Amino acid sequence: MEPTLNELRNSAHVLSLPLAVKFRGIWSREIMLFKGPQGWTEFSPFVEYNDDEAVHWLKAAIEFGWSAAAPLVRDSVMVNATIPAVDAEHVPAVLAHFDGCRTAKVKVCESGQTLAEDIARVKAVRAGMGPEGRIRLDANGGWNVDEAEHAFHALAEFDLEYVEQPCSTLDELAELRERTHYMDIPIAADESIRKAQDPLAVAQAVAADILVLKAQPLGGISSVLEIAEQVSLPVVLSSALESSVGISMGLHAAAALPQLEYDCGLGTASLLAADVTKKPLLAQAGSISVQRVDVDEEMLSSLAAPPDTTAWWQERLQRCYALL
Ligand SMILES: O=C(O)CCC(=O)c1ccccc1C(=O)O
Ligand SMILES: [Mg+2]
Repeated sequence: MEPTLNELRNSAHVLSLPLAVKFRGIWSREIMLFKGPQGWTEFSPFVEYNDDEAVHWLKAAIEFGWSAAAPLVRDSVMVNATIPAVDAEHVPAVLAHFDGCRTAKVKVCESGQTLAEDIARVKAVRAGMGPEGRIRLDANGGWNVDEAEHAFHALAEFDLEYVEQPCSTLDELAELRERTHYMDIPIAADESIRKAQDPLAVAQAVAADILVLKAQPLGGISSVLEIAEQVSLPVVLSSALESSVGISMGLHAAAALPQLEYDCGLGTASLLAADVTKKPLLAQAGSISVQRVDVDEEMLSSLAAPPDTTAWWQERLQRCYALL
């Protein structure tokens, strides 16, 4: 049975989690948690997202808290280190947060930064990972086709596993893919799927080689599984910078996927300076075991958001619930 709005409102906790490293320009992550019959679940669309987008995240939160889990085909998931757009000199300290990860995803093309800074950061990650490490990049759609092509040439020497969302539109991705085909650097789509009306359009446009799927933005584990089933491309399950509760949802999605050949972007609890549980879901020897999260009552109160923030989230919840 799905929860009523009142049930959600009454079990909701709004928290502000400090980050250990600046990510997407923010130093703290606002989230809402609920406790459902299946356990704790998370609703955490970024604050700038509108209700039409946020409603998918609410659908996902309700499914994970109130519906039985999909059958799992693995009990642990290999994860990548996530390196925000930090200065190259800080790379070793960030890498040290991720125990035993053989793969690192490096953010590039951050606004206000230069390609030279990206090159220095990726070089530092290659130095830290050694020749056998797998390095993927994420440009969050920031390059135009010429800039992306130029960046591919400048960064290819670091041996890239793939580049996530180098440009923003499907047409741009398809053109870049054609231009750089000879370089053998696969292109992954993230925002093109997460923000699309029709996630399957990406595969139809032949715009990407790999799909990045995120449980909350795509409306939950069952929609992730449906999309993965309908496309013939490999998928990577990734987080949306969530608390360990949201990571747990992502782990359950990843563990239910029949095929999983790439390491998943679910190691991001390591980027938080405070989490909601005494047993945070952090990479150990490069992987995380699939589990639900027990939220710590004391942490709920010590991380509670200020009253005006809480009121804003309660109103957001009410508006999104009306859109379900
Ligand atoms: O994929 C990862 O390594 C971590 C997740 C991540 O990068 C992310 C987290 C929050 C919002 C956007 C993104 C992104 O992939 O662009
Ligand atoms: Mg991405």
